[in-house]
Amino acid sequence: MTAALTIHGLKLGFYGVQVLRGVDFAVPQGSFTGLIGPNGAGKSTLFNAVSGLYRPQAGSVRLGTTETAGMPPEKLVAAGLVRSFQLARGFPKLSVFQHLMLYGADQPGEGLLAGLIGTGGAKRREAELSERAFGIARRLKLDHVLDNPVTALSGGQKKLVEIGRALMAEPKLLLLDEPMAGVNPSLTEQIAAHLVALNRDGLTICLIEHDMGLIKKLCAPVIVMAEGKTLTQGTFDEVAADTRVQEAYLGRRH
Ligand SMILES: Nc1ncnc2c1ncn2[C@@H]1O[C@H](COP(=O)(O)OP(=O)(O)OP(=O)(O)O)[C@@H](O)[C@H]1O
Repeated sequence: MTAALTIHGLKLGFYGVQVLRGVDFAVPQGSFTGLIGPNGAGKSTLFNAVSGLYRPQAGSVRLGTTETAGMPPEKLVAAGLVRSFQLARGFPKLSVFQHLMLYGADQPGEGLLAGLIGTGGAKRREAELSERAFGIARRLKLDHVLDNPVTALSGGQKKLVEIGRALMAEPKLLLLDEPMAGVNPSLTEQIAAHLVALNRDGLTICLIEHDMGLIKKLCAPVIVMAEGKTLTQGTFDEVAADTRVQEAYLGRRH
């Protein structure tokens, strides 16, 4: 199967402490891949390195067949790799619609000057973005709260806006870091259903999640990281049965 993302020998450290010590795995095209591992295994750091926030110190990251290690985030977004961020990093006073528009407009090729001058091209682009924002809002059932400030949303709706914001960039590969964390079980089900539908429509997803029930239900393959390395991978049942995985979660040395 072709890989949407291939990571090989990826290394990254901070202040002399090695956090990623040679990560190797692939995210198959069209898959809903799960990335699990005990606290501090390096999962979020890996996402940061893959999405261009941190520059890897060694190793290779390929998006399809293109080498992208060290590429800046905006180039990666243009190439189709998008990771979601918590709304706290954004602008809490903006409405849901403004949020979606802002992150769509963030895409490369969208010159600030053109936006300010209001050229015909910029207006057309804005109309396209607004159409896309409405479509995404409808899809995620956020259309009735489009004018609300994001601060007035429920926890689950905020999570959906985070996903919607990422979708504005029209990703091919979406990296999600615990998108259901802190959300009640019924909203978790709803978010999961949206993600499954997006995946069915062709979006490749790589999900970091601590809830093993969700990983089992949603993800194949499941990649396990421990201590900055890939420990193993397979179906959920395969990795769950692996004594090395059980030991890593229990905090034993292997
Ligand atoms: N910017 C940074 N500076 C220094 N250390 C960092 C930085 N970012 C991450 N680390 C360290 O890297 C290690 C791995 O953290 P990371 O958040 O990637 O783990 P994780 O597997 O996502 O854990 P969790 O499941 O608990 O979120 C931790 O020890 C963390 O303190």
